Amino acid sequence: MSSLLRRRKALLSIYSRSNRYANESKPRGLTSAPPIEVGFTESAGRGVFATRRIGAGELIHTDKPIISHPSLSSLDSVCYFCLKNVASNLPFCSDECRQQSKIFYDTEKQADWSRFHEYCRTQGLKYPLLVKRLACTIISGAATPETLDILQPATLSSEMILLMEKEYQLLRSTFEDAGFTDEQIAFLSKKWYIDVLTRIRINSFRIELALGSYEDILLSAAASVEAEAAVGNAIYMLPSFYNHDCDPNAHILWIESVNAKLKALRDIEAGEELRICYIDASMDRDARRTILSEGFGFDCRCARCMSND
Ligand SMILES: C[S@@+](CC[C@H](N)C(=O)[O-])C[C@H]1O[C@@H](n2cnc3c(N)ncnc32)[C@H](O)[C@@H]1O
Repeated sequence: MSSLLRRRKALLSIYSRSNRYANESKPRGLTSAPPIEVGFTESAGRGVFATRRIGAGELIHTDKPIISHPSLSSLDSVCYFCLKNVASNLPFCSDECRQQSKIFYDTEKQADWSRFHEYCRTQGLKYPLLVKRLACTIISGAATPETLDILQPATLSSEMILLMEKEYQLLRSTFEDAGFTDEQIAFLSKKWYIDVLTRIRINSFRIELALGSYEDILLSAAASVEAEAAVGNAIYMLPSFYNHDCDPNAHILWIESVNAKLKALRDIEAGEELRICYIDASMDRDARRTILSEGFGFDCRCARCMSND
């Protein structure tokens, strides 16, 4: 098999894996496989391409997260599994969420997370919470330590890696203090922790729920820019392959829960790459490029930046 065919096959298998999650939450009206495939771009690594013409406003696909976690300030107000707003102090919004959370919650509740949470709260850290949840899911046997390996890693400076030492030690000692055996947490090395965090850093989404239950795309886009508090963070498989554009043709949004919806912002032709905007596109060119470079680690090569807009 030629290397090109092998690469193509590997990319298609990424798509099918993600599609499995997408199909579980297939909305009414979306009856066939999503009209997209993962392939290689000329200058931004892998990307997502349309396999047929997609109309403006069309729901391209939905996706459930691989891992999600509420922000610490939302712990009492959102479901610990799906991040839906909850009126009471109960951790879950429904029996279904309680059942689905068993893959991490039964492990998590065996330990005392107060010191770990307090450290994340005082340092303003959100990504270690996702690593905590992934670690619990691995210990319960519902995920493997390699779960995120397929995602692109960020390049971290040695200073950033040094700063991770304390959070890593706290995570490990929380499991040790709760009596988890060396065998159960054998995967939890410092190298694993850093490898996972470099991927979470570049691929995680800040979840801002659009207000109201209707799905007007422009209102949802505005709500997502204006919303003050993120209810949590999440990592998805297929949405991680969408590249950034300062003039995007697609949009990711969340209505009521962490389950993501990818929608077309305008008509997209078959073969065209689908791109979302990682930041606030209304900023000027210098501000956008600084955030993308410092926060995401890349120099944006989208058409808008290249034309100095
Ligand atoms: C979330 S990933 C997107 C998928 C990624 N291309 C891959 O192969 O897995 C983000 C990374 O894609 C690349 N990227 C995304 N948008 C880009 C853009 N507009 N210009 C240059 N590189 C981009 C950068 O390397 C960035 O760190």
